Formats: sequence, C-alpha cells, structure tokens
Amino acid sequence: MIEQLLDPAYYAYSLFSVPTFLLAVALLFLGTFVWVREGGTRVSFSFFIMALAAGIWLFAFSGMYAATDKKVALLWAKGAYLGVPFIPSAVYFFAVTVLRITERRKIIVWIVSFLSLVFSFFALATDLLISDLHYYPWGYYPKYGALGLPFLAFFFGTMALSLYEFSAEFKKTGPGTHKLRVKSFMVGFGVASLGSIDYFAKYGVPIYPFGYLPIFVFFVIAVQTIRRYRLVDITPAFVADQIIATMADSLIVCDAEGKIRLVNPTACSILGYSRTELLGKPMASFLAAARAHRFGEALQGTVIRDEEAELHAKGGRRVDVSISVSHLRDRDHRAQGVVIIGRDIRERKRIEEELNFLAKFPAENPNPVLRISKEGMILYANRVAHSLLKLWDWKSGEPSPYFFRTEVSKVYRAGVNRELEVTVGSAIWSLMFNPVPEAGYVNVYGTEITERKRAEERLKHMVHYDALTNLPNRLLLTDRLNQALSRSRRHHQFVVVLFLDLDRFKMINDTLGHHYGDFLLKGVADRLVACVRSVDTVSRLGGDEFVVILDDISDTEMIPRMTQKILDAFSKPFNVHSVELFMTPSIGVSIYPNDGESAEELLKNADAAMYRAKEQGKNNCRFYSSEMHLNVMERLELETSLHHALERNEFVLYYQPVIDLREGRVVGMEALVRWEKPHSGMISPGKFIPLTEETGLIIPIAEWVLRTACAQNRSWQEAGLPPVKIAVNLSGRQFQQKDLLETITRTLEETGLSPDFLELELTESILMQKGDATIATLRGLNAMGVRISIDDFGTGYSSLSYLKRFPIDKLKIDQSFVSSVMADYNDAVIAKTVVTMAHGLGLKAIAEGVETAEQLAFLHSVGCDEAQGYFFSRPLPAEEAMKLLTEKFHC
Ligand SMILES: Nc1nc2c(ncn2[C@@H]2O[C@H](COP(=O)(O)O[C@H]3[C@@H](O)[C@H](n4cnc5c(=O)[nH]c(N)nc54)O[C@@H]3COP(=O)(O)O)[C@@H](O)[C@H]2O)c(=O)[nH]1
Repeated sequence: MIEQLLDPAYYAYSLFSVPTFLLAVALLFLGTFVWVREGGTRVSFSFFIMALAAGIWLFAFSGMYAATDKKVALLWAKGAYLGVPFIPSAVYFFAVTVLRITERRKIIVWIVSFLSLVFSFFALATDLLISDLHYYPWGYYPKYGALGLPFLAFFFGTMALSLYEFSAEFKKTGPGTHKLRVKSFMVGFGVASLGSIDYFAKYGVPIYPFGYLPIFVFFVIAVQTIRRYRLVDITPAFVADQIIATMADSLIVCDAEGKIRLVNPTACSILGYSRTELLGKPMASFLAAARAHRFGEALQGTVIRDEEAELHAKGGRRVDVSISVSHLRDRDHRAQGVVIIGRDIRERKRIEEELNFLAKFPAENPNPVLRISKEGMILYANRVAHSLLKLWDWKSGEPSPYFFRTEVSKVYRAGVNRELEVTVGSAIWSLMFNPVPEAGYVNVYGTEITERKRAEERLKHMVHYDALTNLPNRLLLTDRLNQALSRSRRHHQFVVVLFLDLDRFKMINDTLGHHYGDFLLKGVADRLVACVRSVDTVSRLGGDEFVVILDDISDTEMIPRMTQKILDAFSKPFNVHSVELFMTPSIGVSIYPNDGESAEELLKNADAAMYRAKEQGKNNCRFYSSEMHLNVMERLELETSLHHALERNEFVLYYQPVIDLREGRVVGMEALVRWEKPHSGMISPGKFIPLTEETGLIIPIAEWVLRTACAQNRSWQEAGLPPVKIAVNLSGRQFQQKDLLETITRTLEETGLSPDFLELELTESILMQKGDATIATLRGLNAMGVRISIDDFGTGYSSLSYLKRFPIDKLKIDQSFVSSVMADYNDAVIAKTVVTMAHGLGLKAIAEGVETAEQLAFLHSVGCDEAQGYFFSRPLPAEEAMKLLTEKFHC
C-alpha cells in the first residue's frame, strides 16, 4: 500500500490540490518560524502545534485530491486525521496559553487533547469516523460514518470554547494592546469558523470545500497579530499582571467602599486566606482597630506611605506589615478605590527588637563603655562612663579628658588592644582600649578592679609577710637580701645578716601555750623593729627564728654596737597577758663579703653562728667564723650516722644510782643512754637526743631504752639483787604518740618487769602540753603502778594547779639549783621550797646533780627524800652499776 501511495501512477495533476498543498507548506513554515522567532516560548509552541495540525490536514488533503485511485485517496483521507482531530485541541491550547490561563484550564486542555487522540485513532484504525469516500468534481472527499456527528460536536464545541475564552478575556480586559490582540484573534477565529463549510461535502452535499481559505485567512490574521502585538506583549497590563503575581509584597486592591477586589498570591499567603475567601470582604476587617480608622482616612483620599500596621490573619495570627496606600482614580479623577501594598516586616521587626535589645547592653552595662574618635572626641559614653568622666572634670560635649586623648591616639596608631589601670578617687579601674581602625574610633571598656587589686595586694602580702608578726617572711627576706647584696656590690659596702633564735622559747610555748608564745613573738618583732633603721629589714623565718638585714653598712665597727643594742632590748621582761616573761636571744652574725657572697650562704653561716652562740650559754652573740662551717658539717654527719645507730647496736645504757637519803641505800637507777659512735667514742645524749627529737628518731630509740632498762632491772631482780626502781627519761615527742600507754604495757609484759619497778621521768614542759591527753596517759600509767617523776623541776613554767591534777609521785629538783645551793641563797630557797611543796602535795622530792657533801648535807637538812649525783656515783655501765645495788652509802 505504501508503494502505491508513493507511486505517481496513482496520481493525476489536480488544480484543487495545489492551493491546499501550498497552504500546508506555508502553515508548516509559519508555525516553525514563529516558534523559533519567539524563542521557544510556550505560546509560540502552541502556535506551532496548531499550524502543524492544520498543515497535516491540508497536506494530506492535497494528496487525496490528486489521487486517482480510491484506496490511495482513502489513505490520504485517513492520514489527514493525524492532524484534523488535533486542530480544535491545538486551538484551545493556543487560546489559553495566549490568555495565560493554562494553569487554570489545565484539565480541559488534557481532556480535549485526549479526545483528539481518540478520534484520530478511530479515524485511522476504523471506518467509524471515515467510512468511505465521496467522489466530487474536485476529487475524492471523506465520507463520515457513525462517529462523524460526535466528532463534529467535539470539533465545534472545542472551537466554541476557545472563542468563549477570548470573548471572556476581551470583556474583562481594559483598553490596550492585549484587548486588541484578543480582538484580532477573535476575528481570526470568526473567519476560521467559515472553514466548517467543508463538512457539507462530507455528508454528500457537493459544495466545494474551500474551508482552507478561511483557515489561511485566520493564520494571516494571527501572523499579523503576532507581528503587531507579539504573542505576549510586555504591555503595562501584562507586566502589571506578572508583577502582581510574583511580587514579594502583598497587593490588595479595594473598591471605593473598601471591599477587596483584587489580591495577589503574597497577600493570600500573608493573610492565610484563599483568593476567593478574601474577594468581596471589607479590608477593614483584616486591620487592627487603630489601622482600620486610618484605612478609612485613606479611602477618603489620604495617602499612606510606609506606615506600620497589624493585619489580622487567619487563625488569629497577627502579622506586622508596613503599608502604603495609593488611590485609583478614573479619568475625571473620581476615587475608584485604593491599592494597598503591604510589606511583611515581621523579620525586620524581629531584627529591630534584637538590635534594640542588644543596643541596651552598653547602655545598661554597669561598667563604663566609651567610644572615642581618633581625634579624641567622645562619640558615645554610657551612664556609668558619664559619672566616671565627671570625676575627671569632664563635661558632656567636650573633647575627652587629656588622659583619654593621649591614650586613644597611642592605641589608634598602634592598632592593638591596650589595658590600662587608672585610679579614680579610691577606686581602681581597668580600661581596655580597643581600636577599630576601619571606623576611625577606639572603644573603651572599663571594669572596676578595686576589690581584685586589694585581694591581690592581700595575697601578695600573705605571700611575702608573716601572718603573725607582719614582718617580711623568708621569701621577701631573700629578695631584700639579694637586692641589698647587689647594691653593696656596686657601692663596695657591707651587708650584715643577724640570725636570732629565742632561747627556751619552746618551753614557753609548751608550758604556757601557743597563745602566750604568739604574743611573745609579736613583742619580740616590735622590739627588733624598734632597734633597726628603716632601711634595714627585720624578718621572721618561722617559729622563734628572726633574721635582721643591716643594709648599706660602710663601717663594720657598728655591728657589735648593733647586736648589743638588740641584746639590751631583751633585758626588760615582755608583758604577755599580764604575765612578765623574760626572753633572751642567741644571735649569729654573718657579713658580706667576708662570710659569703650569696644570700643563701650568708643566711646559712649566720645560722651556724647562732648555734654556736646557743651552745655557748645563750643570750649571746657570735660572729661567723670558718670553723663553724665544720660544726654544721659535723651536725649533718651526726644526723646521717644516727639513722643507722640503732640497727648497728651502737647505743648503750648507763645507770646512775638513786639513793634514799634516810636509809643511805640504793633505791633506784636512772637509765641514761649513750652512743658509742665508731671512731668517735662515747657521745653524750645532750648532743644527739635533741637531734633525734628533731628527726623523729627518738621514738625507736626511746623504745629501745625502755625495753633495755626494764629487761636490765628484771635480770638484776632475777639475779637476787635487792629490787630497785628503774627510772627512764621520756621525751616530749614520745608523749605525742597515741599508743604510748600500750607500748609501755607491752614492754613491761614482754620483759616481765612489774610496773611497780618502773619510774618515768618527764619534764615540766611535757607535762604542760596537750593537758587532757597527757592526764589520760599519766592516769593510765598510774593505774598500772608505774611511778611518775617531774624532771628538772623549777626550770619550767608549771602551773601549780596542774601538779594537783596529775598523778605524780616525785619532783626532781633541777641540778642547776642543787649545784648552787651553797653559793646562791635564792637557789637554796628554791630547793627547799620544792621539797616543802612536794611534801605538801604528798609527793617525794629528789635532788639531782649532787656533787658535794655540803650539798648533800643541805638537802638532808631540808628533808629531801632521795638524791643522785657524782657524789654517789657517775652513770655506769650495767655490770658496774649492778655492784652498787648492794652498797650502803653514808648520807
Ligand atoms: N629522752 C631521753 N633523754 C635522755 C636519755 N638519756 C639521757 N637523756 C637526757 O640527756 C641529757 C643529758 O644526759 P646525760 O649526759 O646522761 O647527763 C645526765 C647525767 O650524767 C648528769 N649528771 C648526773 N649527776 C651529775 C652530777 O653530779 N653533776 C653533773 N654535772 N651532771 C650530772 O645529769 C644528766 C641527768 O639529767 P636528768 O635526766 O635531768 O636526770 C639529760 O637531760 C638527760 O635527761 C634517754 O634515754 N632518753
């Protein structure tokens, strides 16, 4: 069939086919041309579709007219329906596109397109639409079958619909290009409708189908319209439509009565209502009361420009808008209505509120905030800054105070932040200058730091000063000493370091309590400060140690005068809580550059000299000499060896007999420790016991002494010797042990010695420390049967009332009194008083350090119960002491 279709033998020249063919070509060209020229817009595309559909129809009909064979003609007739059914749908699509209502007519477009497809299908695939061909003088022509009428209804119905769209648009469109264009198309359609003449021939009426001519005219009109008005003109109306539809602001047009006549999509979305919900409603109902009144004024002719208003949106929402109202007037200037343009300012308001809120920060800041131009003019000062500036005598409107001008200029030039501290009245401020070069000013932020500074000062003071005496502490002392040394190096002068340690201060502290001790230290500090010049430094290192730096000394001869002055300052008693206390210092002196170059060396050497002063009788002053250095070394060496002495079994106990003065026999032995230091001989406890107390080594050593003494006494008893008490010295450090009672109990148990044969000697100072705990321990010992004796009695500060409270058995008169009973009346009185007091309290009295028969006779005469001393025997090793146990002494 295709071969026949293409075979010229089945055709003959037909004058009737020529115009249809030429018109088909023209339409296809025209459609393509418009499409391309309009840049492929939707309207030009719809025009092309329309031209294509008509072009197919005419092209196929030209073939049909020229065909000599019926079958070939039928093929062309049916082929024409690849285009004909699409003509009405293409026309409708073109109409709604030109009228820009495609979106709204989308469904109709789809329906007519679908029907076009259906009819095309029936025409091509069945005989229901084209059942046969007529033969007319101009050639073959389609004959409609059963679907002919429905197709005609569809065809004309769709065309009528298109025409209706144009006429509706024409009616509602105001004068202008668009109206003219619509009018042109309407005329074109009117002409094109004459093309329906062709359908007569389809039903056998032999009227020549010149329908292509009106169609041609339609296209000519269309092209003319396009040429003159373009398919979519940029006419004010069109542009206005576009703008209204797409503008970000809401647009509401109201008539003269204030009823809404037009709204754009933005207005709908702001108000939350659809277009139909809004149209016809009074605008005032969407405005807050105050604005509704203003809107009334606008309707009366008031022009409104950018006034803030609140719109009542759907669901009770309030929308902040900025409103402008302009007027619509007719040619005679009669008010027709108003155009309201509203801009959603919710975001702007939010930002404004945020900015206002932020702007309050500097204003309400409790600290000063200033902005100063680089020329020094104050651009901004908050309230606090104003009051601060007034203190600088600054008046508003004047250039900033001189201080600010100079600082701002400096900071601005440097371009980096700078923090300054300034004092205004009694307050200290920290001012942070923050340059902003790009803006030409400097921001100044102030903070009051008075408290912080004071706290810092307090802290600095605490770091550098002794809390009790308020004297410089070791840290500041070292600093001052270093400064003094550098000065003296430059000026070739001397620096003198005096190291002071109070004699027997510990005893006062222990016996009278820290409260007294502290008070005394303050008194000492005052006296030392009073002795020196203001350039000198008096410092407390801690405890009872003081250091005085004498600076700027050109003559060393003044040093002895100075030390004497200090010693003299201690000659008067210190009044401590109404108690008169005598206190003496031991002073060590080192001198720069003779005794050391550095602060450390000078302090160490002055300390060594002070030790020597102490050793040599206290209340004394010693200048440093190089041999003292050896003493210090010796002390260090002793300390190291002591650590190993116990494990190396280097300690040994000596025993000194205690004689009952009435019976003349030995009633006790005092155990006294000795240290047999290899290569150094026997070392006296007076030398190493204080060291062991300092280092804590006293605890294991004391335990060893107690165990050895108890064991020794037990072995004497087991050897059948007369039973005696063994006296063991207790150190203060031991008494601080919580388990002292358990240790003694355990030792007695382990050695098998009955507590009745143990006597513990403790000094007054031990007795007075930690009163209640001491009483408990003593009572525990007493309950066991252990005897307690107060050693060195008379040298301390015992409260006599305490003696009553403690379970004491014996008072031991210190040997310093015993040694001078014959020479010093006072000591004799003291010795006698101690004996009387002991007896008065129901205690025994014992005298130690008895060396002569006169001393013994005196003690006898005052009723002293017991005695010990070189007169009877020196302390002896165990075997020798044992021999004395059976000896009788003549008292
Ligand atoms: N905590 C401990 N202290 C102890 C212990 N052993 C001794 N000590 C104390 O050491 C100090 C010095 O003791 P020491 O060198 O043994 O001197 C004692 C006697 O030798 C000495 N003495 C005795 N009689 C005389 C004398 O007639 N003349 C004289 N010049 N000295 C004499 O006196 C010391 C005894 O003192 P005291 O204890 O007060 O009875 C000394 O304080 C010891 O206490 C120990 O194991 N633990």
